[in-house]
Amino acid sequence: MTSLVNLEKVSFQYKNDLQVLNNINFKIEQEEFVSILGPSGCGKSTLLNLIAGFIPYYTGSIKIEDKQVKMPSEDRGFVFQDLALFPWLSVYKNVEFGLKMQGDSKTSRDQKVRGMVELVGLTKYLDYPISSLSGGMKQRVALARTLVTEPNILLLDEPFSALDAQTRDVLQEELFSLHNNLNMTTILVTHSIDEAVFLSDTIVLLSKNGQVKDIIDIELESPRDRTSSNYNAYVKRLYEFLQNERQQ
Ligand SMILES: Nc1ncnc2c1ncn2[C@@H]1O[C@H](COP(=O)(O)OP(=O)(O)OP(=O)(O)O)[C@@H](O)[C@H]1O
Repeated sequence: MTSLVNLEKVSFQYKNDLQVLNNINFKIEQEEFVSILGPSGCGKSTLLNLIAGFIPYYTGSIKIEDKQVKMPSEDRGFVFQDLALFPWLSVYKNVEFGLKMQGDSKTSRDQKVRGMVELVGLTKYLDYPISSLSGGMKQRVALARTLVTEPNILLLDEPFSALDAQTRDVLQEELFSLHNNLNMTTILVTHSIDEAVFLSDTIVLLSKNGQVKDIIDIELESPRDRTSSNYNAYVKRLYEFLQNERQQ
Protein backbone atom coordinates (compact mmCIF):
# COMPACT_ATOMS: atom_id res chain seq x y z
CA MET A 1 0.00 0.00 0.00
CA THR A 2 1.36 3.44 -0.87
CA SER A 3 1.63 6.05 1.87
CA LEU A 4 -0.42 9.25 1.89
CA VAL A 5 2.62 11.53 1.60
CA ASN A 6 5.87 10.42 -0.03
CA LEU A 7 9.03 12.51 -0.11
CA GLU A 8 11.86 11.14 -2.20
CA LYS A 9 15.25 12.75 -2.67
CA VAL A 10 13.86 16.21 -2.01
CA SER A 11 16.46 18.97 -2.22
CA PHE A 12 15.91 22.67 -2.31
CA GLN A 13 17.82 25.89 -2.65
CA TYR A 14 16.46 29.41 -2.47
CA LYS A 15 17.01 31.65 -5.48
CA ASN A 16 19.88 33.33 -3.61
CA ASP A 17 21.64 29.92 -3.95
CA LEU A 18 21.28 29.05 -0.27
CA GLN A 19 21.02 25.25 -0.17
CA VAL A 20 18.48 24.45 2.56
CA LEU A 21 17.22 20.87 2.14
CA ASN A 22 19.44 17.95 1.12
CA ASN A 23 18.07 14.65 -0.08
CA ILE A 24 15.04 14.37 2.21
CA ASN A 25 13.25 11.01 2.23
CA PHE A 26 10.29 10.03 4.41
CA LYS A 27 6.69 8.85 4.22
CA ILE A 28 3.57 9.82 6.14
CA GLU A 29 0.57 7.52 6.56
CA GLN A 30 -3.09 8.52 6.67
CA GLU A 31 -4.08 9.77 10.18
CA GLU A 32 -0.48 9.95 11.34
CA PHE A 33 0.72 12.90 13.43
CA VAL A 34 4.22 13.83 12.30
CA SER A 35 6.40 16.56 13.78
CA ILE A 36 9.42 18.06 12.07
CA LEU A 37 11.99 19.05 14.68
CA GLY A 38 15.47 20.49 14.26
CA PRO A 39 17.75 23.42 15.11
CA SER A 40 16.83 26.96 14.10
CA GLY A 41 17.40 27.62 10.40
CA CYS A 42 17.68 23.94 9.39
CA GLY A 43 14.78 24.25 6.92
CA LYS A 44 11.72 23.03 8.84
CA SER A 45 9.38 25.80 7.60
CA THR A 46 10.80 25.52 4.10
CA LEU A 47 10.00 21.80 4.06
CA LEU A 48 6.44 22.45 5.26
CA ASN A 49 6.00 25.13 2.58
CA LEU A 50 7.15 22.65 -0.05
CA ILE A 51 4.60 20.06 1.15
CA ALA A 52 1.92 22.80 1.15
CA GLY A 53 2.75 23.54 -2.48
CA PHE A 54 3.74 27.17 -1.85
CA ILE A 55 7.17 26.67 -3.46
CA PRO A 56 7.10 24.68 -6.72
CA TYR A 57 10.79 24.70 -7.70
CA TYR A 58 12.33 21.85 -5.66
CA THR A 59 14.15 18.79 -6.95
CA GLY A 60 13.11 15.21 -6.14
CA SER A 61 9.55 14.16 -5.59
CA ILE A 62 6.78 15.10 -3.13
CA LYS A 63 3.66 13.09 -3.76
CA ILE A 64 0.31 13.18 -1.99
CA GLU A 65 -1.92 10.25 -2.90
CA ASP A 66 0.45 9.59 -5.81
CA LYS A 67 0.05 13.10 -7.22
CA GLN A 68 3.09 15.36 -7.50
CA VAL A 69 2.79 18.50 -5.35
CA LYS A 70 3.06 21.58 -7.56
CA MET A 71 0.71 24.09 -5.94
CA PRO A 72 -1.54 24.51 -2.89
CA SER A 73 -4.74 22.48 -2.85
CA GLU A 74 -7.88 22.18 -0.73
CA ASP A 75 -6.73 18.78 0.55
CA ARG A 76 -4.05 20.61 2.60
CA GLY A 77 -5.02 23.14 5.26
CA PHE A 78 -2.27 25.47 6.48
CA VAL A 79 -2.17 27.39 9.76
CA PHE A 80 0.36 30.20 9.47
CA GLN A 81 2.74 31.16 12.27
CA ASP A 82 1.25 34.68 12.41
CA LEU A 83 -2.29 33.19 12.04
CA ALA A 84 -3.22 35.58 9.19
CA LEU A 85 -6.67 36.31 10.62
CA PHE A 86 -8.75 39.38 9.71
CA PRO A 87 -8.61 41.33 12.99
CA TRP A 88 -11.57 43.60 12.27
CA LEU A 89 -13.94 40.73 11.37
CA SER A 90 -15.83 38.52 13.83
CA VAL A 91 -14.92 34.96 14.77
CA TYR A 92 -17.87 33.83 12.63
CA LYS A 93 -16.72 35.75 9.53
CA ASN A 94 -13.13 34.56 9.90
CA VAL A 95 -14.12 30.91 10.16
CA GLU A 96 -16.59 31.32 7.29
CA PHE A 97 -13.98 32.81 4.95
CA GLY A 98 -12.54 29.63 3.42
CA LEU A 99 -16.00 28.14 2.89
CA LYS A 100 -17.08 31.28 1.04
CA MET A 101 -14.02 31.00 -1.18
CA GLN A 102 -15.02 27.42 -1.94
CA GLY A 103 -18.51 28.59 -2.98
CA ASP A 104 -20.35 26.75 -0.21
CA SER A 105 -24.03 27.75 0.24
CA LYS A 106 -25.05 30.10 3.09
CA THR A 107 -26.99 27.39 4.95
CA SER A 108 -24.18 24.89 4.70
CA ARG A 109 -21.62 27.53 5.77
CA ASP A 110 -23.69 28.47 8.79
CA GLN A 111 -23.97 24.88 9.95
CA LYS A 112 -20.27 24.15 9.47
CA VAL A 113 -19.04 27.40 11.08
CA ARG A 114 -21.21 26.93 14.17
CA GLY A 115 -20.17 23.26 14.49
CA MET A 116 -16.46 24.00 14.20
CA VAL A 117 -16.56 27.02 16.52
CA GLU A 118 -18.27 24.85 19.10
CA LEU A 119 -15.59 22.20 18.68
CA VAL A 120 -12.88 24.73 19.55
CA GLY A 121 -14.94 26.06 22.47
CA LEU A 122 -15.66 29.58 21.19
CA THR A 123 -19.45 29.59 20.69
CA LYS A 124 -19.87 32.45 23.17
CA TYR A 125 -17.49 34.56 21.08
CA LEU A 126 -19.00 34.02 17.61
CA ASP A 127 -19.73 37.73 17.12
CA TYR A 128 -16.61 39.11 18.80
CA PRO A 129 -13.99 40.78 16.58
CA ILE A 130 -10.66 38.95 16.49
CA SER A 131 -8.90 42.01 17.90
CA SER A 132 -10.76 41.54 21.20
CA LEU A 133 -9.59 37.94 21.78
CA SER A 134 -6.63 36.53 23.74
CA GLY A 135 -3.70 34.84 21.97
CA GLY A 136 -5.01 31.35 22.77
CA MET A 137 -8.47 32.21 21.47
CA LYS A 138 -7.03 33.63 18.25
CA GLN A 139 -5.12 30.39 17.80
CA ARG A 140 -8.36 28.43 18.19
CA VAL A 141 -10.01 30.61 15.53
CA ALA A 142 -7.09 30.01 13.16
CA LEU A 143 -7.42 26.26 13.70
CA ALA A 144 -11.20 26.40 13.23
CA ARG A 145 -10.89 28.45 10.05
CA THR A 146 -8.57 25.86 8.55
CA LEU A 147 -10.37 22.77 9.83
CA VAL A 148 -13.84 23.91 8.75
CA THR A 149 -12.91 23.29 5.10
CA GLU A 150 -12.19 19.64 6.06
CA PRO A 151 -8.66 19.30 4.71
CA ASN A 152 -7.25 15.79 4.64
CA ILE A 153 -3.88 17.07 5.82
CA LEU A 154 -3.37 19.79 8.42
CA LEU A 155 -0.07 21.68 8.17
CA LEU A 156 1.02 23.70 11.21
CA ASP A 157 4.04 25.98 11.40
CA GLU A 158 4.98 26.65 15.04
CA PRO A 159 1.34 27.32 15.91
CA PHE A 160 1.77 27.78 19.64
CA SER A 161 5.17 29.45 19.87
CA ALA A 162 3.79 32.89 20.82
CA LEU A 163 1.62 31.58 23.68
CA ASP A 164 2.33 31.31 27.40
CA ALA A 165 3.23 27.84 28.69
CA GLN A 166 -0.13 27.11 30.30
CA THR A 167 -2.22 28.09 27.26
CA ARG A 168 0.17 26.14 25.07
CA ASP A 169 -0.35 22.95 27.11
CA VAL A 170 -4.15 23.33 26.89
CA LEU A 171 -4.06 23.95 23.13
CA GLN A 172 -1.76 20.98 22.60
CA GLU A 173 -4.33 18.79 24.37
CA GLU A 174 -7.10 20.25 22.19
CA LEU A 175 -5.10 19.73 19.01
CA PHE A 176 -4.42 16.12 20.06
CA SER A 177 -8.20 15.54 20.44
CA LEU A 178 -9.08 17.32 17.19
CA HIS A 179 -6.49 15.30 15.28
CA ASN A 180 -7.90 12.05 16.64
CA ASN A 181 -11.60 12.94 16.43
CA LEU A 182 -11.45 14.32 12.89
CA ASN A 183 -9.25 11.45 11.59
CA MET A 184 -6.81 13.92 10.08
CA THR A 185 -3.22 13.62 9.07
CA THR A 186 -1.20 16.36 10.73
CA ILE A 187 2.29 17.70 10.01
CA LEU A 188 3.67 20.07 12.63
CA VAL A 189 6.84 22.16 12.53
CA THR A 190 8.06 22.90 16.01
CA HIS A 191 11.06 24.03 18.07
CA SER A 192 9.59 22.42 21.14
CA ILE A 193 10.75 18.95 22.14
CA ASP A 194 7.91 18.64 24.64
CA GLU A 195 5.30 19.59 22.02
CA ALA A 196 6.71 17.06 19.56
CA VAL A 197 6.75 14.21 22.11
CA PHE A 198 3.30 15.09 23.46
CA LEU A 199 1.60 15.14 20.06
CA SER A 200 3.43 12.95 17.58
CA ASP A 201 3.28 9.41 16.33
CA THR A 202 6.52 10.13 14.52
CA ILE A 203 9.22 12.79 14.78
CA VAL A 204 11.40 13.62 11.78
CA LEU A 205 14.68 15.07 13.02
CA LEU A 206 16.37 17.49 10.65
CA SER A 207 20.04 18.28 11.09
CA LYS A 208 21.66 21.68 10.70
CA ASN A 209 22.60 20.92 7.11
CA GLY A 210 19.00 20.13 6.09
CA GLN A 211 19.18 16.35 6.09
CA VAL A 212 17.01 13.82 7.88
CA LYS A 213 19.14 12.76 10.82
CA ASP A 214 16.65 10.29 12.30
CA ILE A 215 12.98 9.28 12.26
CA ILE A 216 11.67 8.39 15.70
CA ASP A 217 8.42 6.54 16.41
CA ILE A 218 6.90 7.72 19.68
CA GLU A 219 5.44 4.67 21.34
CA LEU A 220 3.50 6.12 24.25
CA GLU A 221 -0.04 5.48 25.42
CA SER A 222 -2.82 8.06 25.00
CA PRO A 223 -3.45 10.37 26.72
CA ARG A 224 0.22 11.12 27.23
CA ASP A 225 1.63 11.72 30.66
CA ARG A 226 4.28 14.45 30.56
CA THR A 227 5.68 13.25 33.89
CA SER A 228 6.15 9.55 33.03
CA SER A 229 9.65 8.10 32.74
CA ASN A 230 9.02 6.80 29.21
CA TYR A 231 7.88 10.26 28.11
CA ASN A 232 10.95 11.86 29.61
CA ALA A 233 13.26 9.29 28.04
CA TYR A 234 12.11 10.58 24.62
CA VAL A 235 12.53 14.20 25.77
CA LYS A 236 16.10 13.44 26.89
CA ARG A 237 16.99 11.69 23.64
CA LEU A 238 15.74 14.64 21.58
CA TYR A 239 17.36 17.20 23.84
CA GLU A 240 20.69 15.44 23.37
CA PHE A 241 20.18 15.45 19.60
CA LEU A 242 19.52 19.20 19.49
CA GLN A 243 22.40 19.96 21.84
CA ASN A 244 24.71 17.88 19.66
CA GLU A 245 23.54 19.69 16.51
CA ARG A 246 24.20 23.06 18.13
CA GLN A 247 27.74 22.03 19.01
CA GLN A 248 28.65 20.89 15.50
N1 LIG B 1 12.42 33.35 1.24
C1 LIG B 1 13.68 33.05 1.57
N2 LIG B 1 14.70 33.43 0.77
C2 LIG B 1 15.97 33.12 1.08
N3 LIG B 1 16.36 32.43 2.18
C3 LIG B 1 15.39 32.03 3.01
C4 LIG B 1 14.00 32.32 2.76
N4 LIG B 1 13.26 31.79 3.76
C5 LIG B 1 14.13 31.20 4.61
N5 LIG B 1 15.41 31.35 4.18
C6 LIG B 1 16.60 30.82 4.79
O1 LIG B 1 16.55 29.40 4.70
C7 LIG B 1 17.04 28.77 5.87
C8 LIG B 1 15.99 27.86 6.43
O2 LIG B 1 14.89 28.65 6.87
P1 LIG B 1 13.60 27.99 7.54
O3 LIG B 1 12.74 29.12 7.98
O4 LIG B 1 13.05 26.98 6.65
O5 LIG B 1 14.26 27.25 8.79
P2 LIG B 1 13.58 26.78 10.15
O6 LIG B 1 14.26 25.51 10.54
O7 LIG B 1 12.11 26.74 10.00
O8 LIG B 1 14.01 27.97 11.11
P3 LIG B 1 13.38 28.45 12.50
O9 LIG B 1 13.38 27.25 13.39
O10 LIG B 1 14.36 29.48 12.99
O11 LIG B 1 12.02 28.98 12.22
C9 LIG B 1 17.46 29.90 6.81
O12 LIG B 1 18.85 30.11 6.65
C10 LIG B 1 16.66 31.09 6.30
O13 LIG B 1 17.36 32.29 6.57
